[in-house]
Amino acid sequence: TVVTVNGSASHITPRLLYGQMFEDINSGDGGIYAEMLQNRAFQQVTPNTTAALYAWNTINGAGINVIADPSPVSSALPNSLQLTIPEGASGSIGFGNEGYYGIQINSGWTYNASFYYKFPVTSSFEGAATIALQSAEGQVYASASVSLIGSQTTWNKVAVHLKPTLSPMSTANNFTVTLNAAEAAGETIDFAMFSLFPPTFKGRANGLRIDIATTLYEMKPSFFRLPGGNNLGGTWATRWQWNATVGPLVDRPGRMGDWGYINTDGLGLLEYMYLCEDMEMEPIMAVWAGYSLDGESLPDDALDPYIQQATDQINFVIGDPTVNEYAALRASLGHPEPFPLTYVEIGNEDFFASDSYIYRWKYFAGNLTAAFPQLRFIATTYPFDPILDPVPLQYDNHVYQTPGWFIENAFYYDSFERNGTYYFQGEYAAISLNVSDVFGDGRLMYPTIESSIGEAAYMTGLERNSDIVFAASYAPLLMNVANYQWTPNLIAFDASEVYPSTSYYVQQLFSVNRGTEYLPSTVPTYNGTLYWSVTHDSSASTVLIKVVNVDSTSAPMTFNLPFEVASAGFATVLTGPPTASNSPTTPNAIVPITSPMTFSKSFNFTAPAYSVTVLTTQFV
Ligand SMILES: [NH3+][C@H]1C[C@H](O)[C@@H](O)[C@@H]1CO
Repeated sequence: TVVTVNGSASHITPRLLYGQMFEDINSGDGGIYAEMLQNRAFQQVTPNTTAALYAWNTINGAGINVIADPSPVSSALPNSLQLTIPEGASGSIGFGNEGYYGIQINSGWTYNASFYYKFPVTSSFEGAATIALQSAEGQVYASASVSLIGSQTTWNKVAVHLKPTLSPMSTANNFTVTLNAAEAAGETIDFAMFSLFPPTFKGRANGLRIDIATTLYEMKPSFFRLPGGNNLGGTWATRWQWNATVGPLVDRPGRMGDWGYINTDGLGLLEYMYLCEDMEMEPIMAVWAGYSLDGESLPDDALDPYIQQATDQINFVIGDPTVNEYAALRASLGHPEPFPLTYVEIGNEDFFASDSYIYRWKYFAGNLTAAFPQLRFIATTYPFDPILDPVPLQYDNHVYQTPGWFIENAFYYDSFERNGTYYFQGEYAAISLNVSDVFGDGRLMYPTIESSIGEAAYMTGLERNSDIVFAASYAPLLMNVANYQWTPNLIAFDASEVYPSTSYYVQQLFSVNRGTEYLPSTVPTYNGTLYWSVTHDSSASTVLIKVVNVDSTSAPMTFNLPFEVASAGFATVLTGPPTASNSPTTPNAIVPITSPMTFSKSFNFTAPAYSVTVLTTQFV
């Protein structure tokens, strides 16, 4: 195969071309959000049930129960953990939390632990509570003590630092609060709003787990789509509401997420903005637009309060604190400057409710465009189906398919009219080998080389068409291997490790080597086995050639470049058996390998079987 590369760029690479789609689907709580205690505030649980105590356990016979507290720590957190120490008890007694399927204990870290307590009835008791990190067998790695005072009948927050003496391999550990049973016999004490934080990414308070955030950051993503996806709002009653996710944690009620578990909303709108700021990304932010996954759409005369809520959400992010109260709220929380924001998505996958989207889009996009003429609004129905007014300038397309579909559709956007409409490939992934039931049996647990190079073939088409494709993100982004609702995902993790997939490396190879402008070249064969994309980074004056070979045999190629090049360049290759995956048992089975390569104005390259390669050298 001979590829001749054109010397003049057809278009610039859009600044947001590669980014990340985020929603709390096996990914936020217990994932990138660094809170280590599961069910830390008994949000959204039914008091006086065993279920309300999930992730908590009793130690040495202590009585523990989640109560509807007559004087709760806040109106947002109506439940408390009530500890009763039985008469005649002896030894160390109390309760523990198992974390999110484990707690990583690292002797290099200082942990911040805190909780609120009160005595429901005043008592003469005054004694020490020991706060500790210990193995499931009871080996104490770190502890600190606080004194609890029986006359404290209003909520009092205590906070300690914990510094483990060693780093056990196992994550089967507990956070514990214990008292001396003899001293505390007969006492009843209420607790609320626990928290245990490790160090966070860039030291941000209430921030992100360092290893997961670093893995995201190393993909050099340019945008972060939030908060969903389905998790934007499954039902009217439990939809994501920005204002319930900002301010002190003790004032956040949490909600039942759309993926079967309670969202603490500790990772809230401001934390999302800080995530974008700390990783140099721009948010693509969704607003709830009146459709619920249970099929209900609000009628057109009931939208105003939700358009107002969306307006307030946008003002919280970009408003002027001197004129808007929600912008002033942002300033009061520590960020007077507006965050960067260009794109706002109206709903999510509204092709499920396109009839009502005709009026929902009309009123949401119409009103929000008037309020924020500088923003660009993304529609989530199929392009031009139905016809919408005002005419959307952006659409968000989603596709989950087989690797073969992605190969066959590497030219998907080539046929799109260039009519001023731009496209966001907001979700895509090769998820199954079962062409007859993509979402059913045959789902991949982890991406494989076969699925990842299928995505790569498709991505060469996204680059060729990035004059109209302005952003693209694989979905879903993260997977807690101990508790997940969807497979495959880009990055898996457990309580102590992160497992970047073969698809993560494809995303990284394309994102890091995106270039600044697209150089047209010989067009690949439709539904063939070889795909490529050539870009130029005008600041580094490098040429970046991505080559995808989906065949089982290597492919000899010749590239004819438009300019002289430095002879010393590099080839970074991701390849392996088609069924190979990175997983907790094979964490680094497949990683990109970079090696020096000699280039010339016309050079040969043999693309390995089942491979994605980035060739790069400098124009001289
Ligand atoms: N069904 C997918 C489409 C929806 O937008 C996401 O929440 C789901 C997982 O990425």
